[in-house]
Amino acid sequence: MSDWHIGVIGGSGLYEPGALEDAQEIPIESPFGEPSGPVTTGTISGVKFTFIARHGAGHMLSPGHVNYRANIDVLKRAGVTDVVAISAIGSLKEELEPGHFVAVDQLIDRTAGRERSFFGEGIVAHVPLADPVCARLSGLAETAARKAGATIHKGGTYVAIEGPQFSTRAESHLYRQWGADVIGMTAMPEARLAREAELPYALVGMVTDYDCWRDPEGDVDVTDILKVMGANADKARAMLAQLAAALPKKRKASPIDTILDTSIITPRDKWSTAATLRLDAVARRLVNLFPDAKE
Ligand SMILES: CSC[C@H]1O[C@H](OP(=O)(O)O)[C@H](O)[C@@H]1O
Ligand SMILES: Nc1ncnc2[nH]cnc12
Repeated sequence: MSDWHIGVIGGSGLYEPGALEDAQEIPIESPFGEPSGPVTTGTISGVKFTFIARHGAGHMLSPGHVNYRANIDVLKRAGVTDVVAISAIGSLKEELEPGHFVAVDQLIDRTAGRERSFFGEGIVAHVPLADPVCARLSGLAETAARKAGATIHKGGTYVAIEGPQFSTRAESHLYRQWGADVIGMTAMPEARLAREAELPYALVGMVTDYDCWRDPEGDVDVTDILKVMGANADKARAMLAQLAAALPKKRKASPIDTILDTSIITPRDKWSTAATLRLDAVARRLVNLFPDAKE
């Protein structure tokens, strides 16, 4: 068995993980509340995968109502080492055509009012986020997507809007002027939280539309998005199979695996018990709940 364990967050149109061997739902509770839905674990080509649908089965949660903290926390509890997020995205560039994939590498956060940190009450941490996506994992996902037959663009800046409404035309033009390549509603705070949980994160976006900057006749709507996603969901699942087959057997450590070592500012002896208990998965490496206990 490989020592990689890939957590997959399925976005709009991807509510099932596809063919996992020995698939089973695992009951996991989180101190951060209810995750979006059942957590399914299984294997592909000897690699462990754990899947959660971001908006829940039946797409019952809008982007502002997803409990991103609970989703990342349960993936961490399941033992995931790395997270591959899959999302429907709007294109802000002519060459990023509906049906294409984008291995997103940068993020602009325009969301508001979402819980964006595991830390802050009793233990304070400031993790670096200059490169919110793990280049190694993103590169592996990109190669896998190509092998699965997708046209995938390497790199792209994703602007995360609060939604749930799509953007105004003025906003869409503004994001293009900022240099953003694609638009969505969910990558933040998901990427922030993955970093805090010491989980390398990659985001594979599937372009579904040209938002509303390009052609007033073709402004984005949900029906079109679902049509494109329907045609692409199988490719996304095939990408996961290719990823499993291509992962090196031994997972080399990533600097993200230990990022909290240099990010927590509150001295250990000041950590509140409540915060320590809540962070028993996210900061598992550092939380010794019973330091005085004898074997
Ligand atoms: C269904 S259209 C808008 C919806 O789709 C994207 O979701 P996800 O990133 O989970 O695939 C977008 O961010 C919006 O939430
Ligand atoms: N145009 C768009 N804006 C925001 N989120 C999206 N998800 C898919 N297309 C989108």
